[in-house]
Amino acid sequence: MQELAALLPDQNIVQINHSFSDKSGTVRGLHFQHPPYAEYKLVRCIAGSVFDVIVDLRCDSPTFLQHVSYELSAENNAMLIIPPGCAHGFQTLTDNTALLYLHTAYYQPEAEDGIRADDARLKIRWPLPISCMSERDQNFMPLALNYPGLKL
Ligand SMILES: Cc1cn([C@H]2C[C@H](O)[C@@H](COP(=O)(O)OP(=O)(O)O[C@H]3O[C@@H](C)C(=O)[C@@H](O)[C@H]3O)O2)c(=O)[nH]c1=O
Repeated sequence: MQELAALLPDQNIVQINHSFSDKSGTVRGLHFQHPPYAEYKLVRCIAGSVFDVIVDLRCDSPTFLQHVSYELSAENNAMLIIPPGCAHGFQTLTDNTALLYLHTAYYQPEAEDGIRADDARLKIRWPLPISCMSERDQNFMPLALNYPGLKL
């Protein structure tokens, strides 16, 4: 627990979420909360496996609009820490996949937002054809050319 505290200075876990997807190829995201509700998220896959993506939306970051991806699985026990100001999404690589999230801010529907997982500017190479995406995720707008990013 002290190791975790060192990685999350002055933060408390206030919410735990559980997500389940029955179909392989499902994409969820890319989600984030606007300041002042920007949060750390700790993500772990507890059943099946996912291709997990973090996109940097921090306007003053040298990696603005770049992304990283990792495979998380129930076998590799990896856990990702997603920093405030970054969007998060994943694609399930197996049927019946479950993720566990620890959050440092409460869910705030009015602060919740997202960008399209297939936005051409992000150049994310999802490993599988997208088999399922929520209506909300399909309705996110592509990034504007002058997208300013998030100021934390
Ligand atoms: C995240 C969340 C959603 N909800 C509600 C809102 C909505 O009606 C329903 C489903 O929510 P969503 O459509 O956001 O579910 P989902 O698409 O699974 O959202 C998740 O996607 C991944 C990529 C993340 O990073 C998570 O933090 C979360 O945003 O649950 C809550 O009541 N509390 C919560 O904490």
